[in-house]
Amino acid sequence: MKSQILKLASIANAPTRTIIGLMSGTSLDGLDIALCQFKGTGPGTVCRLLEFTTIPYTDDFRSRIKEIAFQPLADLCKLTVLNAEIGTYTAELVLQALKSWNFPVTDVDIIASHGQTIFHAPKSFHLQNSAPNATLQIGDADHIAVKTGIITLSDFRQKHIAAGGEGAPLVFYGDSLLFTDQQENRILLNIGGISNFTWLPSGETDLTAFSTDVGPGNTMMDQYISSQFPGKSFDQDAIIASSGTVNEQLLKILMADPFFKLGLPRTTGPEYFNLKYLEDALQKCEKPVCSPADIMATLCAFSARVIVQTIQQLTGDIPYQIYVSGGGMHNPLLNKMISEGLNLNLQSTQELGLNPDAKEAVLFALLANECIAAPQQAFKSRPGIPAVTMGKISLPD
Ligand SMILES: Nc1ncnc2c1ncn2[C@@H]1O[C@H](COP(=O)(O)OP(=O)(O)OP(=O)(O)O)[C@@H](O)[C@H]1O
Ligand SMILES: CC(=O)N[C@H]1[C@@H]2OC[C@@H](O2)[C@@H](O)[C@@H]1O[C@H](C)C(=O)O
Repeated sequence: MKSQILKLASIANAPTRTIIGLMSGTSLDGLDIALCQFKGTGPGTVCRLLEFTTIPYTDDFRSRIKEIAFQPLADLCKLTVLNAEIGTYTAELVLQALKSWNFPVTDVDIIASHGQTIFHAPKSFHLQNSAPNATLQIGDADHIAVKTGIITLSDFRQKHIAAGGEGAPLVFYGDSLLFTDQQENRILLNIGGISNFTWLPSGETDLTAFSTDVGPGNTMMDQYISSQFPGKSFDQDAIIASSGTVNEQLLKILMADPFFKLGLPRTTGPEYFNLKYLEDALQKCEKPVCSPADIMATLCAFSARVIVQTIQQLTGDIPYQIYVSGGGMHNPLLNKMISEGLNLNLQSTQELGLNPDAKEAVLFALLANECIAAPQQAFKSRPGIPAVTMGKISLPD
């Protein structure tokens, strides 16, 4: 025990740290594994991505997570088993990745594991005034620490909530430390299952930086495709959506939800944006709509339109550059719709030196770097963005 605490102290005091960031998002496509080297902390952070891979989940594993994730009712035995199983499986995947990179396990200082979000229930979702914002990520990190022998930080979102946030988006902390620019106003847009962005006004302005969820990214398209085309988990290269026509009436109904009137920042998840949301909208349509391809085209336009609308409401006439990351950037139709809507070329975070597929995993590694090594808090507390370190520490023995 004491030796692990002393080890942690020496990692905290070392000039550099090797940290593995792990992210498995709402799309349930697999585990993102980013091997990073950090020098410094706070605004002086220098992060080098040494290796990155996504190890896809097997169909069986994904469907077992889907049985409980984002469901209003779930089997508690399955939840309990998955909590341990995801932890164990995560450790195996980390060891597998390190082996494939020929990188010694003993050279890794810390693992930062996001875990699997099972349910996200901010007050705006659960509507119980006296209860706090709430969120649940599973994949217990004691299993990761014991199986890999590496000190592991996990469960980052609870402290955010305890200190006044909604538990998301956490990308704000890393985005603002790594990507704030003195001259350029920036939007860092991530299109995962849920889309979110960080607004980073340049050092020259007195505008306020923050991150917010926007609404659905890929999640409704993915859910609809899986329901209509067994065996498909997403619409590769938007082939199906591109063969359909956007139904403007359905789109208008999808857009008319009170969620889009909440102030920024706000958070959400597939608990809200799901097939039931689509069915409810279809029922409100006067003429029953449309072919599956038309529905896919409309869902794609829905994701694009809420992104465009939210960014335009925020930026108004202020000039900015947009840097995209997340799986949705590989969807050509979605990108075209966003780019046309904003009348801007979308750049990727690669332009800023970070692999866009690795970004979220890297940013959890950065949260661990701050938690372990920052001599002082790099942020000022603001509503929705508490100034706290995040991550619980699991020791290997
Ligand atoms: N070639 C492609 N064509 C169309 N869509 C794609 C393509 N590649 C990836 N996607 C979409 O990206 C999704 C995966 O995105 P990503 O891994 O960023 O999600 P996530 O990290 O789980 O989400 P979140 O950030 O909400 O937690 C896929 O499920 C799919 O919808
Ligand atoms: C509760 C939860 O897991 N939220 C995720 C999800 O995926 C995207 C969006 O919804 C974002 O709020 C968050 O992840 C990113 C990494 C974040 O916290 O910044």
